[in-house]
Amino acid sequence: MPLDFATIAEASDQHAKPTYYQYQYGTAGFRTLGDRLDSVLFRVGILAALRSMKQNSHAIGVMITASHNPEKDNGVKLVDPRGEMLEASWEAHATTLANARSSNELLNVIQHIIETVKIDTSRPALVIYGRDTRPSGESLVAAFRDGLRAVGAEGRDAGITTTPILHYLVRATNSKDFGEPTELGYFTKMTDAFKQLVAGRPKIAPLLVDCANGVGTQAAETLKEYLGDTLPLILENTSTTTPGALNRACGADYVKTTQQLPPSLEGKVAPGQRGCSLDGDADRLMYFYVSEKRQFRMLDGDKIATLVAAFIVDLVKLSGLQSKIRVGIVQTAYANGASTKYLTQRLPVKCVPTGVKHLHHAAESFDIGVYFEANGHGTVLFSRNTLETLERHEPNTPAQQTALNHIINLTKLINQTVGDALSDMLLVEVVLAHKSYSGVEWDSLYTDLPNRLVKVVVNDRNNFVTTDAERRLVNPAGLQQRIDELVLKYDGGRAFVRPSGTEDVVRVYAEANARIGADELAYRVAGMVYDEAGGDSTKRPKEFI
Ligand SMILES: CC(=O)N[C@H]1[C@@H](OP(=O)(O)O)O[C@H](CO)[C@@H](O)[C@@H]1O
Ligand SMILES: [Mg+2]
Repeated sequence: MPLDFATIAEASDQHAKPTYYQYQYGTAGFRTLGDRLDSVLFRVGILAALRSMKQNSHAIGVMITASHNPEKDNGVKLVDPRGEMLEASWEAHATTLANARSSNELLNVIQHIIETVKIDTSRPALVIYGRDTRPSGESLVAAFRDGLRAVGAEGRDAGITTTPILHYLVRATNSKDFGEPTELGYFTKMTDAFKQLVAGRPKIAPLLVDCANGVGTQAAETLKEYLGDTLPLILENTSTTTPGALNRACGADYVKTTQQLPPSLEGKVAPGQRGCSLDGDADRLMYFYVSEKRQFRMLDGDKIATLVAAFIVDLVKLSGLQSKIRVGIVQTAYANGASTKYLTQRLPVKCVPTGVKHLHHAAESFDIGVYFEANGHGTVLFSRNTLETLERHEPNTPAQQTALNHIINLTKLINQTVGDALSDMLLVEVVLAHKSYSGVEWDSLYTDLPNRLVKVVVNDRNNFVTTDAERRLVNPAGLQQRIDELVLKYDGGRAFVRPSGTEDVVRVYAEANARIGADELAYRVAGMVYDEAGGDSTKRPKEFI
């Protein structure tokens, strides 16, 4: 049935766009204060339906979350039929749709999208949606459902769930051989593979999991039941109903940005014990341990990528497939220089702009592509060819057969649709179990260069334009040259400046061989950026040099 524009207009009047806000579909979808998003959610309902019609009525996903942001924020992002992020060309449609000022303008935008993209609106549409634990989620879901209803699309409610589970459900609904399209299917696929991968290994010591007081709590509780004794989990920060607790002084983003143990875990991690933190929608993962000297040691996305890639390379060799399968790594400029150096000596490494969609895309060019952002968001992709190679391979020895079985189980353990904290956590545990590593041995693969990330508030971050995978500035003119000159003064120094895609700030990253150098370099560059952008000298942050 073609769209009924009168019905859409009537429903849209119930979800009017506030006059003053401009929305943008960016790296993390739409994200802002939860109480500004009603009209956006209504319209995303319409957009997701159009996307499904365009994609031959395959299921599209919609996840309502603001991930690691404070609890009062919320957001929404679309998931494409193969469980991947929304195709880039549709991000502009999403933005235009969200900013239509009136119901009338909205109808025009919808009409325009239908014509330019050539959508057959008589096709049925199917949308699978879920949300995290944020209090604003419930009313946003209601607005979203109104959008679906206005265009006659079918909605399937995945309830309160994690981002990676939603991605899994979308993919499994569309590709029948991927797995059962239910939460049960997700947990069974992952834990069956895990159990096979650790069978016969010594008992694994309990792992502490910081659930960020978010939606990862319930997923981790279910996982804990499925795993039983194979991997005992100790769940912490599980207060999903305490107002304001979500992501507050806990979770993966807190650990990465402060480089500290969440205060709530103080005294709970014994020396030598390992733990990990999820973020607010359970797609990021940070590991850590406390050393014998009671020092907190962080094992971030770069350390995870290194550990996992080395393991996979070994298995590929052991299975006799090294001439057929090429393993590569994808990082961003935020990867610690020590990790890049370590990895480039062993594997092909690519550097791409920030944002998982860039990493995911680049990883697809390898037979097995390992990608992680330093902040712990990442996964491993096995190309279609690789999957066929694995299936066809006839091992010559029992050792080759075992290695092959391990790789095949890894393809099931790893959530290849998107970074998944729980799947990544099991992956890390498999490698540690196989290598008999504790956090200490893992950590010693290379030593992180001290680094500092600083935010600079500027009038217009769009004045900062980058090139070379965001490692160099082309605008403001002359600034990059001054940064280059400064960097030379620091032993092992590296620094870069880029506008954030998710916050109204410019980010400065610096690293150097010495802690004091990394900090000084970061604050000097931050000062340069602030002054260059014409920042008010009376409000200049005092740490900027
Ligand atoms: C330095 C940093 O961690 N940046 C994050 C952050 O992007 P920005 O564009 O830097 O705001 O949010 C993105 C979405 O979650 C994530 O992909 C990225 O890694
Ligand atoms: Mg997240």
